[in-house]
Amino acid sequence: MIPILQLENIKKNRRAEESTPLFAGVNAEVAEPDSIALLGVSGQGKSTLLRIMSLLDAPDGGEIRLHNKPQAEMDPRIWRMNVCYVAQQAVMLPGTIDDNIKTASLLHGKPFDREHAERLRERLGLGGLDPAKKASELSGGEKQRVSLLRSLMLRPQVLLLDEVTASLDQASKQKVEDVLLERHREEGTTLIWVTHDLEQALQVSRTVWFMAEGTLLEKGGTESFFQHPATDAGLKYIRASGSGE
Ligand SMILES: Nc1ncnc2c1ncn2[C@@H]1O[C@H](COP(=O)(O)OP(=O)(O)OP(=O)(O)O)[C@@H](O)[C@H]1O
Repeated sequence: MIPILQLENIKKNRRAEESTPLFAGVNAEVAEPDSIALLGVSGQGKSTLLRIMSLLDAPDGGEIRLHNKPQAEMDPRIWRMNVCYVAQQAVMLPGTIDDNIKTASLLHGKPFDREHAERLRERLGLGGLDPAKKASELSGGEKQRVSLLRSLMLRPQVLLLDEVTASLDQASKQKVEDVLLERHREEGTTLIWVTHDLEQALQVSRTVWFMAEGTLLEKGGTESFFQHPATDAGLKYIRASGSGE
């Protein structure tokens, strides 16, 4: 079977002239639809890796492939429609909530499916908001869900989720997790979650990618990572968060 996504020997240098790269030798493969928690202490480059996967940043070495096709050989617009990045700090397009939802679809050449948008608005707890409200006036948590909704409208194969529930209350967080996991189950969307919430990682992911020591140090089943991490760095990380058994 052709893998969905492959990362081959990805390297990213630091901005400053320092000898060690931010990360190097990052190898990973998504062989079938998966829900992956990308974990690691602050500053390892988790967001940077997501941004590289979504072409918002360029690697300094290595290759990413989607269905075995190297990124360099693909139209970036097609790539971004299939591999969507949902940022931690949601950026709103000018105009209303409705404009935001429609524009993103139209920009990507997808017809606007109002019924789909309405369903998602309800499911994400945005049903009570007037769609004609200015997006710039929304709260941080509302913006985050509108931004997620925009991405979900594109029905991407891979969703890169950069701490997407960080500014949400418990009820909204649950809604977002439910919608995303349903997408994963029903449409085979691969989810890659960057999160510092290890309870969340345990609940939503089947696989863990653990970044430490300037690389993707561990890859494996979520339970196995939390119960028997393969490296000292993994053990230390779990102990520090108090999530181990
Ligand atoms: N494009 C870039 N090129 C080089 N270095 C970068 C780039 N973007 C971010 N950095 C630096 O790399 C480091 C890691 O940033 P990044 O946000 O990717 O880490 P992270 O693991 O997601 O951290 P956190 O968990 O705190 O969000 C930071 O010191 C940041 O300043």
